Amino acid sequence: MDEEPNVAELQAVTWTGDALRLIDQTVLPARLEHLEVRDVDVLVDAIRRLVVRGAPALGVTGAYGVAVAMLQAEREGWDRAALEAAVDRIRTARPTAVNLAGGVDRVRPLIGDGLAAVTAEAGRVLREDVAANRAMGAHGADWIARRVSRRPLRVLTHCNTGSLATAGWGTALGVIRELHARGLLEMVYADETRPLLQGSRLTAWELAHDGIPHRVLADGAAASTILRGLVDVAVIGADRIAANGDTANKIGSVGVALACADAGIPFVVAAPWSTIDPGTATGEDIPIELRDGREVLAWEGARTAPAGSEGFNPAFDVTPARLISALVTETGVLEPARGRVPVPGGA
Ligand SMILES: CSC[C@@H](O)[C@@H](O)C(=O)COP(=O)(O)O
Repeated sequence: MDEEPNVAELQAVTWTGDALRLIDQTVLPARLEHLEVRDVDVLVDAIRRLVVRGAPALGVTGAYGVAVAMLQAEREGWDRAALEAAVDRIRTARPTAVNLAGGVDRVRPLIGDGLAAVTAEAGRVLREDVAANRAMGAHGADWIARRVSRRPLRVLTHCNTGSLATAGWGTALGVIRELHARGLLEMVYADETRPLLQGSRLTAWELAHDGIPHRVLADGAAASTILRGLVDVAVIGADRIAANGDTANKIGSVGVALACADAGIPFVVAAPWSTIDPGTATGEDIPIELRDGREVLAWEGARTAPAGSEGFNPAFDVTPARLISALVTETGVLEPARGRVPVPGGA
């Protein structure tokens, strides 16, 4: 494992010139390892296993994934139809995060212009995401500082939305980093995020490296922690935001939103415009990934549920716009609960 990585500057996804280099998020926090991908089957498998995950990081992966497919096509003599089919497999490897398809679609029209054109555009997807995260951090911290009077702040978050989930810095975790940098933060409550523990494995790892005070709690403890008055604001990310502001994010997010509404504290979503999908009218239209039930029945291969039990493993839920106090984007803050949604006239 690398010595003391600068986690805020970590890049989950990089292009080496002939391969896609991914931080293998399945083995964190025990080990910081990388996977170099030169093969579409390997890439699709890595996306499905969550070697790389988080909506914006998947967007960058999708964009560079086209380059991976082009190089493999050249090596193995594929025709254009085989290349397009391979690109489609990358695009649909996971269904909920709209950024994956968005990243692929952004570079796909450039295939005919050659590899350099594709990787240049993918590089722009990456750099734009870092810039968007920095802007979201500032907008989100401004909004929270205006709306919440208690100092210092206690913030709850769910899943991982940091450098690992993006091209760098983070969406919701970027807002938290900015609050910390401004000296406004007392404590982060990081939901562990069952069943794959992105909160305890990845968010806590990022927070620990940044020296940000945090506590990891079971997902089932979030509502009571909020209702007991231990949290001032919740900030989460998003995988897809419908035109009416309904927001899909990691399973467990809507429970946090309901608890915030009952406690009268703000529930904030931080996401770039690349996560907003005007083609999806409402939350009901967002495809929710149903993962293998074994992920909730076992841990590290050891069965935790009785042999006869069946698993049910939706990876995301949808928080209705009416429960979202603020939607922080790189261009500013919308307030869906007050009817201010991403696309004017959205359903
Ligand atoms: C900035 S990341 C936003 C979301 O993608 C994140 O909160 C999330 O739900 C990730 O889910 P995952 O299944 O780990 O890809």
